[in-house]
Amino acid sequence: MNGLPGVVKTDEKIGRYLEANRDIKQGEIIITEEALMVGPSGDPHPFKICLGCCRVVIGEPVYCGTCKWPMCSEACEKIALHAKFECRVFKNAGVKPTNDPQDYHNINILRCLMLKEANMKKYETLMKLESGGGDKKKKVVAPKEVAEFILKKCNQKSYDNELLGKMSGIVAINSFATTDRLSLSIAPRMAALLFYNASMMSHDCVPNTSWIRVENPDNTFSIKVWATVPIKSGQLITTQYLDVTRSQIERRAHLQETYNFACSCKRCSDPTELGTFYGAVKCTKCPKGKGYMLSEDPMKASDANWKCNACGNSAPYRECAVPIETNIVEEIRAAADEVELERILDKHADITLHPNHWLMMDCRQEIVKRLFNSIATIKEVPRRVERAQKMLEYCRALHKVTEAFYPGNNRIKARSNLYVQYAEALTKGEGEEVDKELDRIEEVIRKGEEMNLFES
Ligand SMILES: C[S@@+](CC[C@H](N)C(=O)[O-])C[C@H]1O[C@@H](n2cnc3c(N)ncnc32)[C@H](O)[C@@H]1O
Repeated sequence: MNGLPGVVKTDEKIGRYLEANRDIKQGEIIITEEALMVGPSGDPHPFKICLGCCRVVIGEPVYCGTCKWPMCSEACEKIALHAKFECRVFKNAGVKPTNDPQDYHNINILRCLMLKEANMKKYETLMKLESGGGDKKKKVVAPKEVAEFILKKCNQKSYDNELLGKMSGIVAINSFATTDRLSLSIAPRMAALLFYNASMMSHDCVPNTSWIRVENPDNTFSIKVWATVPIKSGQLITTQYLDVTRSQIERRAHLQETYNFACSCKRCSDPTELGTFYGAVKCTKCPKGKGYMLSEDPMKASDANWKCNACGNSAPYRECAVPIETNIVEEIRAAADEVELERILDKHADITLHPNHWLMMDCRQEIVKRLFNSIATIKEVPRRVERAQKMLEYCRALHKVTEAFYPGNNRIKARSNLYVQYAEALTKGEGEEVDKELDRIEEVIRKGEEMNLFES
C-alpha cells in the first residue's frame, strides 16, 4: 500500500489484515481511496430508492425515461452508475420497478458483475476481495433470490452460479454501508460501497479508526479512514463491521452469521466488556443485592453459565438474563413517550440491570432523541431547564459508554458530543446568548448530517 502507514499481512485465522508499519498519530489519515463500486444497500426500508444517487426518494418520483424505475430527478437518471449498468438491462428484459429491498441488493450485485465490461481494472481488483469469510475453503452459493433476479428476471444468463455466489459473498463481506439515519434536512442515502484497501481492515469491537464517505464532484465516491487513537507500529488497524453499541451476544452472533468468524477481541473476551458492565444483570440471590451476574465464558455466548461477581451464585444465561431482558425489550417497545421511557429507566437501572446495561443505554438514547426533537418547543423556561438537565444527565451517561467503545475522535461520537453541548446550553435558561449558542449547535448538527458526519 504505497504511501500508507500500513502493510497487508496474512494470518491463518483472519486472512489478510492491515498492520501499522510505523507509529500513527491520532487523527492521521490512513486511507483515501475511490470506491470500486457503489450501489443501493438493500437494507430493509419502506421507501423508493433512487438508483442514481441511492437516496430515499422524497415526494413524487421522476421515472427514468429508459427503464421506468423511480429516481429523484432527471439528473440522477443520467448518472453513469445507473445509465450504463442496470438501466439498459432492465429496459431489454422489461424488469418492472419494485420496492423490495432484496431487489435493490440484487441490483448492487448485478452492477458488480457488469463492472467487468465497464472497467476491467476495477473489476479485477474487486474480484480479489474475500468472499467466504472465516471459512476460506467455503464455496459461497448464490442465494436463490439473487440467482433468480439476475439470471431469470434480468435475463443475464452468461453469469454462472459460482460467479454469482462469489460476488454475493464479496458484497456481503466487504460493503461499507452508509444507511444514514433519517437526517434533519436531506433524504438519507442508502448505499453500499466497496473498496480494496479499506476492506483489508479487520474488525474490532473497539475500533482504532473511523471513516467517512466523501462524494466527489463527478458522482463518484471515496472513503477517508483516520486513526481515532494513536496506533503503534505493529498494531492491527481496525474498523467496526457493525454498530458496536450492540450487546456482546448480538454482536458475536451477527459477526458469525454474516462474516463467518467468532470475534475474540479484547472486549468480547472480557465478561465486563472493559469494565463497562454493558451486559451485567443484577443477581437476585445476592444477600445485599450488590452483585452482578456476568458470563463465565463469553466465547460460549448464550450457552454460557453466568456467575455473580459478589456471592458466586451461578445460573445459565438463558435463565438469569434472558427473561428479564426480554421483558424490558417489550416495555421499551410499548413505551408511548419519553416519560414512560424514563419510568422504565428508573425501574431497572441499578435495580434489575447494571446502569450501563445496553438496554438502559438504548432507553437513554431514545429519550435523548425525543428530547432533542421537542425540548426547544417547551415555552415555560423552568420546565425547559429541568428537561435540559435531565437530557444532559442521559447524554453524559451515554457519552461515557460511547467513549469506551468508540474511543478518540470517532465520527460516531460527534453526535453524542453535540447533544451534550446542546443540553448544556439549554440548562442556562434563556437569553440572547443561549439562543445564539443553540442556533450554532443546530447548524453544526444540520451540516454534519448533510456531510454524513453523524451517520452511525
Ligand atoms: C472485509 S474482510 C477483511 C479482509 C479479509 N481478511 C481478506 O483476507 O480479504 C472480512 C473478513 O476478514 C476476517 N476477519 C476480519 N476481522 C476478523 C477478526 N477480528 N477475527 C477473525 N477474522 C476476522 C473474516 O474472515 C471476515 O469475514
